[in-house]
This record gives sequence, C-alpha cells and structure tokens, in this order.
Amino acid sequence: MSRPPLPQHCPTPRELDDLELLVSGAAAPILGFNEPGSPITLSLPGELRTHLSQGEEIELVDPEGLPLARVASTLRGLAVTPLTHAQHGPFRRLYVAPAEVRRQYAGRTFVPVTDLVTDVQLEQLRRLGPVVLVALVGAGMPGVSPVALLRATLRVADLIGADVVACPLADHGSLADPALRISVLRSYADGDPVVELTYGGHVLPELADIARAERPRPGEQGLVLFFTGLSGSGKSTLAQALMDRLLEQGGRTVTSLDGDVVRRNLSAGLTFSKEDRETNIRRIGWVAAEIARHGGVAVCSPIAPFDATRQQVRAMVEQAGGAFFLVHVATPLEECERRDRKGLYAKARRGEIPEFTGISSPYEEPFDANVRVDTTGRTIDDALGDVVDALRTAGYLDLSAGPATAPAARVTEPIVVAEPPLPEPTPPAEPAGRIEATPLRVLFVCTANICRSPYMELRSRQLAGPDAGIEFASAGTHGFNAHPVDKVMAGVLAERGVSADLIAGFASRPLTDDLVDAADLVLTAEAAHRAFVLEEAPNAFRKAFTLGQFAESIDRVDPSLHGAELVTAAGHRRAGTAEHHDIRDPYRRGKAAAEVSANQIDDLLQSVLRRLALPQTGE
Ligand SMILES: Nc1ncnc2c1ncn2[C@@H]1O[C@H](COP(=O)(O)OS(=O)(=O)O)[C@@H](OP(=O)(O)O)[C@H]1O
Ligand SMILES: Nc1ncnc2c1ncn2[C@@H]1O[C@H](COP(=O)(O)OP(=O)(O)O)[C@@H](O)[C@H]1O
Repeated sequence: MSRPPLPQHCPTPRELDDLELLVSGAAAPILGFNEPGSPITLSLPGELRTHLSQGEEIELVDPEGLPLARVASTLRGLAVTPLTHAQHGPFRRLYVAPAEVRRQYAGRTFVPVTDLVTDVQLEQLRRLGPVVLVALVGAGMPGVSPVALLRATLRVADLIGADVVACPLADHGSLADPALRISVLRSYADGDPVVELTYGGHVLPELADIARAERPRPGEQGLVLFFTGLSGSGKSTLAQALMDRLLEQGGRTVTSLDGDVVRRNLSAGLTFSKEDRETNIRRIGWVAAEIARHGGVAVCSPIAPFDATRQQVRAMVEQAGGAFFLVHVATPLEECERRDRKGLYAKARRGEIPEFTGISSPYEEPFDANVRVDTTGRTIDDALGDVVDALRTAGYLDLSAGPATAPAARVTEPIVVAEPPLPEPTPPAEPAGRIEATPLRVLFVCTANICRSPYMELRSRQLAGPDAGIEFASAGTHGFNAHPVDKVMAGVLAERGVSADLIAGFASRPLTDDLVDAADLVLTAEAAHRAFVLEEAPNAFRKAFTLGQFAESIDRVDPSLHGAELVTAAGHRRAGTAEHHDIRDPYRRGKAAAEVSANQIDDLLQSVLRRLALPQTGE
C-alpha cells in the first residue's frame, strides 16, 4: 500500500539558505533547525507543528514545488534528511560544500566577502598571498544582490589570482549570528587562516558598472506607489491624477493597478472576506514587485485594509529591488460616507452588503505611511500636492515642476527624470522671538551615512524640535548618494517616535569639503571619522569632534555658554578623543546592536542638545 503524500511546506528564502547550510555541512556542529541557542530556525504553521509532534515527517519544497528535504522532530530540534539539491540559479557551480572546498584549497587563506571590494581591501588581499574569497550570499547578508556579489567577487579574484566560493550564510538578525559566521567559515577553512577584510576605501573602478546597476539612483529604481484607504477616500482619484502627471512628464513606464479594475480582472471571483482580500492584495503586490524589478512604476489603489498584508507587499517589492511608497488616504469615514459616490455605504448600512470596510469589516490604519492625506474639503490638486511633495523629499520622483500645479513652468522647465536633485535638508521654520537669527549648523558624520549619522541627525531633529535654532545634517566619509536609512536603524528610530515622514525623507550622501565648510560643528561617530574630516579639511580642527568627545569637552567650559559660543569655547578646551567615545558600527549586526548604539547616542545627545540649544527669550 502506498503511503499518503507528506504534507509540504515552502520555507522563506532565509530558511532555504539555512537548509542549504545544514545539508552541506557548513553549519556543523548544528545539524538541524531549531536547535537550542541556534539562529538556524524554521517556523511552521500550527497544523504542521502538530503533525511533527505526532512523530510524522513533513517535506520542505522550493518555491517551484521541488522537494528538497524531509524534516522530523527530535529531542534536539528538527532533523533534516536531504532529498534533492538545488541545481539551478546563477553561479550555482560556486556553491561548493565545505568538505570539497577543504579538499581543493587546503593551505589557503579564507576571506569572507559581503560587499563590493574597495581599493583598500584589494591592497589588503594582495598582501595575504593565495586566498579563497568566500562570498556570503545568504538572505540579507550581502550589501548587493547575491548575483552581483558573485560577479564582482569573480572579477576581484581575476585581479589577484584567487578562487571564489559561494556560501549561503544568511543574516538572521540574531545575537548568535557572529558566532555562526565564525563557525561556518571555520568549516570551510578547516584550520587554515580566516581573515576579515578591513572596513573602508572606495569601491574598485573595475566594479563601478556593477555598483551602478546595483545601486540605482532613486530616479531609476523601480517604484511602487501604494494608495490605501477607505472606499471613497480618494485613492483612485489621487492615483489617477498622479499617473497623469507621470505620463505627462514621460521617461518612466507606468502601470496602474486600481482596486476596482484588479477586481474585475486579476482578482475576478474573489469575495470581500478577510482571506480573499488578502489574496487580492498579495496578487497586486506580486505584480507590482515584478514591475519594480524591471525599473517600472506601479501605482496601486486598493483598500488594502490589513497591516500585515501591506507589510507583505512592501517586503515583496523591496526583495525585487524596488522602493515601496505608502500613501495613506486618510479621509475619515464620515466624509467617505457623505460622498457615497457609488451608494455602497447606504447599502452597507442597510445590511445589504456584508463585510463592508469601515462599517462591518475593519480598516487597520497604517503606522508606516510615507505620507498621510486627508482629502476632506480640499481640491484634488491640493491633496495631490502632498503626495508630490513627499515623493520629491524622499528623492524618488520630482513631479513638482509638472504642468498641473505650475502652469507658468509648463514650457520653460525641462525635467530630468533619471537624476532627480537630491533633497535639500529643510531648514527649520524661522523661530519667533529668538536671540540669534542664524541657526547653528551641525553636521553628523559616520562611514556610509545610512545608520549611525542618520540616527544622530533625525533623532536630534526630533529631540531638539523646530525652535532650538539648530539645523542638523549628516554625511558619510564613504557615503553613497541617496540611500535610505538602514532598515534596522529606521525601525529603532520609528520605535523612538521619530516621524515616518522624517525617516522616509532621508537620503544619504558622501561627505564633501563644502559640507564641512558650511557646518558650525562637525560631530563624528568615531575618532577615525574625525581624522578623515581633518585630513580633507584641516581648518575644521576647532569645530570637529567625536560626539563623545564633544559631550566631554562641553563639561569643561562655562555652563552659561550656549550655541555657537559653546562650540568656540569647547574647541579651545577640547577633551582628547578616546576609544570609549567611539560609537561602534551596528550595521548588519542586528537589532540589539542597533539599540546599543542608539542608546549610546541618545545619552550623548541629551547633554549635547541641551547645551547647544539657545535659551528662549524671556527665560
Ligand atoms: N464589502 C466591501 N468592502 C469594501 N469595498 C467593497 C465591498 N464590496 C464591494 N466593494 C467595492 O470594491 C472596492 C474595494 O475593492 P478592493 O479590492 O480595493 O478591496 S480590498 O483591498 O481587497 O479590501 C471598493 O472600491 P473603492 O471605492 O474604489 O475603494 C468598493 O467599491
Ligand atoms: N481632494 C480630493 N481628493 C480626491 N478625491 C476627492 C477630493 N475631494 C473630493 N473628492 C471626491 O471623492 C471621491 C473619491 O472617490 P475615489 O477616488 O473613487 O475613492 P476610492 O478609490 O478611495 O474609493 C471622488 O468622487 C472625488 O471626486
């Protein structure tokens, strides 16, 4: 008698990478999922957990349904029995198991690579002798896409006569990740040296084309504009108006995924149950992500009432390399019902339409919207202006010179879509009744301007408020143009109450002499950044400090001094830089590390901002 087929489960990309580590022996001594203290975990739906707990097996399949392994519950965790190996995918030949790597490359130095190699790193590699570059390509690990990392690492290997191995080590966002990384690398090196690359330098010119393709400017990156809100809130109207602007401007391919239209085509036959709504939104998300993957703009306007489903769409889009921009059309229910354009609210109130959003089915307000627009009592153009402004500030699209709101500029202003101007930091509104009219300009500096210095800048703006008489900006010694805040750090900022608009409006930039010149005070994360600033701009000597050093220095000067006077005084009584002043880089070290750095920064900002802010008149 044939046995009934095993229940199947398709793991997440991260879990699939972990499965490969387990099967290849790279994770040894970890042998299965969910072992105590191990970050290699598999999360399963309730019914499959029950199945396992009854001593039955389940089958893990890849997204195409190919069975990869069987899993059974044991005392240690979930044991894995491999079935088939993943056989396709770019550069598959480089995914060599540790035992084979040891056989081929014994005696070499092993160097993990997670990003495009820099000039400084190439020199380091040349000094190491014969090396094997281990490209860590697991989910969330490389700074570029896995295929780009492998293509780039092969080029570097050509330059120095090295070999390349792909290792699917993923980022689990866990405190156990560093230990796992060491252990996995040891399984390849087997006693041969493992050397980490130093941080810093400029991406090699030989890799410039890969860097360019991987890090498109916001004006070239695929973009999903997702309008969510109640029926009648104005989603379709605003989405359509925005589409028109995009089309009038030209230069991008634009696809509309309107709620009603999708319901008549892609999602025909679905009901308005929670389950069917989720299916509907995931379909929209899937199509939108594919559009973004190829650099297009998708404009979506379904109700999308559930936060979790919207998050799934965001993840799909970001996974495809696109940007996800959420517009909450926050017109209140009373206004939507007053409009009742299609007479549906009246029917819903009479009980003729079951599960009607806002009446008999929930709408979960987004907490992560890039912009929130209440259309009550406003013209369409006016409401659309909020969206256009937010898109420009975030650096995604500049439609501000479009014909609809600026008729005078219609014929005179050509618009370059591919390279939108970087958003200027918005100066705080002119404070009334201040002692000094010119604000103090503070520039924060770290390496890439995506993690520590954005945290310092945005948190300072929030803590100091608009009336402190201080302008905050940030830049990176090795910053790229227009990258958003690192996701983990953005989460910490949001949890600490920094507004979504502020976070979304951030765009990274490289440090320039002009930025240093324009600043009254330069505060860096580490002493190395301060040294970099001074190398480029030696005259900045008296105004450049590490944040910790500045906090210590201001304790030494007259406590009645504030603002620019305080900076001058501190410049003459500076504390030395000390290692304990440095704020360590939490990038890619998970949430806990980001919080440690954020706490350290918060402590320092508390004392620094209080002294920098000018006392209010009348105090
Ligand atoms: N029960 C119920 N609840 C909400 N809406 C209803 C319902 N039944 C029909 N309609 C009409 O369908 C439109 C919403 O479809 P969506 O696909 O956007 O909804 S969802 O995102 O799947 O929740 C919505 O259109 P919009 O007004 O454009 O939002 C309604 O016209
Ligand atoms: N400022 C505004 N922005 C958008 N729509 C508005 C505005 N003021 C009034 N409306 C009207 O509200 C209705 C919104 O309907 P629609 O765009 O179909 O909403 P939804 O797609 O969210 O169901 C339209 O009749 C539109 O003319």
